[in-house]
Amino acid sequence: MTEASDIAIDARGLSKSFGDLVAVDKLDLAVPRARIYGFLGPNGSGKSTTIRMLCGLLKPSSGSARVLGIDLPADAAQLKPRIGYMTQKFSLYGDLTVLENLEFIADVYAIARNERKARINDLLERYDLAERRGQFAGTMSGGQKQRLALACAVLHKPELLLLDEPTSAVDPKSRRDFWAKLFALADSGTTILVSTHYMDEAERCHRLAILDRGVKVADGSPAELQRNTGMSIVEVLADDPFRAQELLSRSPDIASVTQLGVRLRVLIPLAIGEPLARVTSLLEKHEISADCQLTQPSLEDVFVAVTLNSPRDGART
Ligand SMILES: Nc1ncnc2c1ncn2[C@@H]1O[C@H](COP(=O)(O)OP(=O)(O)OP(=O)(O)O)[C@@H](O)[C@H]1O
Repeated sequence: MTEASDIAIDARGLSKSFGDLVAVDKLDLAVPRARIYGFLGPNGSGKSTTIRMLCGLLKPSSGSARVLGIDLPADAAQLKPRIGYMTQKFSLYGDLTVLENLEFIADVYAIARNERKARINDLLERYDLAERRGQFAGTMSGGQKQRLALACAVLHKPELLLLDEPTSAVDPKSRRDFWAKLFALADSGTTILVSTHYMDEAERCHRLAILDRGVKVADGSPAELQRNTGMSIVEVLADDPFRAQELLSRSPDIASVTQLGVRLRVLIPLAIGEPLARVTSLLEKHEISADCQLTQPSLEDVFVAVTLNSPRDGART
């Protein structure tokens, strides 16, 4: 059982509307300390809006949150010195050098003169920026800007780091390196809330919530979510995947068919017996040659399963 003090973010019924649009809908959230908690969701699912509310930048329409023991929205100003916030836009000053960007942030957080030099040098080394201290931030690559943005976000040693799609502008190697840095931060006690729409990133989180159109549709560790999809998964390698997909999608027993490369992932509710035999016999009956096998749910399958019944376009308000 988790003690309340082990919870960095405790949100209850957090909601935000913009006019008629409900961007975040009665969100309950419990984010444990010193862990990486992911927000997975497609564009427009409410990830940024939630993060901005949890930073105290945006006032909820209803509901409340306790973040690091501070009540939001009432005491948002007290929270600012204790959190770091980084968005996909990186918010760097392109016409300042790497060092000047860090010094500017040190001024903003009033970091004592006698500490700041050592702290900045440590971060320059740790984030592979030492050689670039004199380079203008605007001339750096996406991966280098990301490292500098992270260094700026952690300069004042925040207890909580809120990262809004921090890897969307960088290549896979930079993403991997970035995640290694996040694990190092979590190991040293920092709580991290990170939004993403990449499944591989979601898989690395200790826990995650899946958001769909402003609603939390799943919450748990990646392994828990995978265990509890409520679906059998049949993988189909068919000679004619297009025809196979068309045929299988029409079956009332099949919840979803997704093509991944040359393979199809077929989701069948657990209540429907003999899923493998069902798929195989359907394909055989229509003379579609295929290898079929039962397989374990992936996080992508979880995502498909939990968003199956979500309202489609125009039905959010
Ligand atoms: N200031 C605003 N005014 C009006 N609508 C807004 C505002 N901010 C966000 N929205 C709307 O709220 C919904 C949720 O947006 P949000 O940016 O939180 O989603 P997201 O999951 O972060 O998406 P993305 O991955 O594209 O950043 C969207 O439909 C968006 O258009």
